[in-house]
Amino acid sequence: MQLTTPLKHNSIKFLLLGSGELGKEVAIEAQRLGIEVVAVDRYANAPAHQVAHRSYIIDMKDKAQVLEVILREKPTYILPEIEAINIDALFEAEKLGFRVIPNAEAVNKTMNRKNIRKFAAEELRLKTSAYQFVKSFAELEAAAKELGFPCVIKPVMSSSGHGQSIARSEADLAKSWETAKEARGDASELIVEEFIHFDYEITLLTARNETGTVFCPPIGHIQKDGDYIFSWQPMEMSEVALQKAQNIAKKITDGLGGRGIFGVELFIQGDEVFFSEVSPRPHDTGMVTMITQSQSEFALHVRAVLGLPLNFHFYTPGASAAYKAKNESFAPVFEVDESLFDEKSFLRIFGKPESHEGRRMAVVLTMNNTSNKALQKAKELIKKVSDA
Ligand SMILES: Nc1ncnc2c1ncn2[C@@H]1O[C@H](COP(=O)(O)OP(=O)(O)OP(=O)(O)O)[C@@H](O)[C@H]1O
Ligand SMILES: NCC(=O)N[C@@H]1O[C@H](COP(=O)([O-])[O-])[C@@H](O)[C@H]1O
Ligand SMILES: [Mg+2]
Repeated sequence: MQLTTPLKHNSIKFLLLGSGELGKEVAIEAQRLGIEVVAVDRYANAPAHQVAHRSYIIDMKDKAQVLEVILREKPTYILPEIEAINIDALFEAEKLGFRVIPNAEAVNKTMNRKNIRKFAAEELRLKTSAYQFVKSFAELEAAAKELGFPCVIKPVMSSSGHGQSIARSEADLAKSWETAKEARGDASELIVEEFIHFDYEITLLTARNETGTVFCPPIGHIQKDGDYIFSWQPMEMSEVALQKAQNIAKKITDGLGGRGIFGVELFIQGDEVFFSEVSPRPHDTGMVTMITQSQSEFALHVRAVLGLPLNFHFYTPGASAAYKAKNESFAPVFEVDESLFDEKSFLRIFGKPESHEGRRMAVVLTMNNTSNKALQKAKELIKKVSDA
């Protein structure tokens, strides 16, 4: 296919491994530059499938299936969009000369909490919560006693809070052990973390390529059951804490290397900054940049992947509120109050073909002259959405 783009990217092809709400925005930004987009996910009609040139439905944990699509499509860049991807397929693709974003080893390290925690705390010497890895209930009991209560228990492979719990006393451990089994990824090993009584937590979006590294203004967020519900930008923080946060983000992203945007998750307590984890791709809390920045995290990701300059303008403080389905439904229908369509807000419905209770289906974005006002508005507006 010959594309009629004025840019030089008409022979560039992106293969998205994962096609949710974040991939959908990456696909749109890539297509705006005339790039061909192929979107892959585990189910039909995923959000990015709906805006891609072509789509595939495969088991992304199956090495042969992932490699088959790569060899058939021969993409210029492979962009992992979720954590649960067969890592051997990515290593193999790299060996064959394909470019994985940011690189297969970075994906390998970040998809597993054990790898990234050891890399950050033990190799890079970044400050983190105290932690232990356990494989049996007896080990969990011993680790929790040593780290103290409350402690946070997570499968080494999981995301969006799946399988995660907080044990407040020894009596909670049996339930935490059961909860961990719900993980989407690998629940055979768990991380037990000291609970950090942070003042607030942020995502520091950090984009890097050969042209340099840029940080987006810090994004504050609120999580419920390990999954984000509200985010706002900028999060007001002390100069000292911001400097420490940027230093940590620079170290971890340089350590992982490659091109792309990273969501560096940090806990802040006074002027102390703890590294928590990092996504080597756009971050859910960063959806707020669709309203606050001239180049959203998705546009920056695309620019980073292409080796383009990473400049952007911060337009305005803003906030986002995630809409989670209340019902299980095929082709869900949303009831929306008209007051949501004011001049300073947007509703983005992802287009997931099915809903189930708690599944993130849409996001409300608002702008205002302070983050706090934008957040209050987002909290108000999200109540005006419901699903049938
Ligand atoms: N050690 C800790 N102390 C205090 N709170 C924690 C700790 N670990 C995690 N949390 C809370 O739980 C949230 C989710 O944890 P984490 O980011 O590790 O999991 P996740 O499932 O990968 O989430 P996501 O994929 O959505 O980023 C954090 O953002 C934080 O609010
Ligand atoms: N915290 C990671 C995250 O937000 N990932 C986003 O959620 C999608 C999965 O949604 P689903 O579980 O509803 O299919 C992923 O594809 C990605 O866009
Ligand atoms: Mg997280």
